[in-house]
Amino acid sequence: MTAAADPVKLMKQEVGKAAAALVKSGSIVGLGTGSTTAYTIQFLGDHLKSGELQDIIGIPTSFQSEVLAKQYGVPLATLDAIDHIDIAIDGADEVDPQKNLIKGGGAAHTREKVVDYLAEQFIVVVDSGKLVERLGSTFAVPVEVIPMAITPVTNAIKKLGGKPELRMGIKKAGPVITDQGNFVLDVRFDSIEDPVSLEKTLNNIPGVLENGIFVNCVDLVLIGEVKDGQPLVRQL
Ligand SMILES: O=C(CO)[C@H](O)[C@H](O)COP(=O)(O)O
Repeated sequence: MTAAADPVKLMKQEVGKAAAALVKSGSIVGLGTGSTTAYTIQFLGDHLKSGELQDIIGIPTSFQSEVLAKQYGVPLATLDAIDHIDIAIDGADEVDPQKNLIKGGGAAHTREKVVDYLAEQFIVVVDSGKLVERLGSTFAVPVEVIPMAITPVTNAIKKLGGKPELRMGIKKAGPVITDQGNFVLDVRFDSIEDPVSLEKTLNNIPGVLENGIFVNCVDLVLIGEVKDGQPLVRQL
């Protein structure tokens, strides 16, 4: 595989590779969503082809990871067919010093939360630009909402002090539709002081399926950096 051109791609490729190297033969692996885990899936496929890795089963967290796994030859199963997940590898949009996350930039946070929380080991792969002192500093909290409830949920979130915005498609007219057929509200908060309680509060609004705050679930964060043009991986 040739090196990625720009520094962010280089960091993503390097952490994607480092995470793939942690997967052992015979493992059931949660396959995250996004441009960083796309590299992990690609490297897993390469390792299977070269024979350095054998008998892994991937559990996709989105249509994106399912398509990539098929493309790179990573065998797949659904949650009905397995009784545990050994390791999940997923990206994030923000990571705080306590390893809490905001996820859902790819609107996949609901399936990601199911798979990542089930895993015995949950590894997050990010470039260094994703590190923040406090969640919500750079990224809105994605909230998946069933379409018929979009107005009452929007109003309830405003009452909590959030500024919700319906996520719109880029190459699609109208709102983004998730893999479950729902809408996404991107909610800005002035300051998220207690992510544990905000995660629960948002999920308690009727009509909310899941939000993108992930707390107390991450075992290891692999952070990609570039120093003097060279990619490095450090751990949190
Ligand atoms: O949560 C996610 C998708 O719902 C992604 O993991 C997150 O958006 C990070 O993506 P990328 O690796 O492309 O920066």
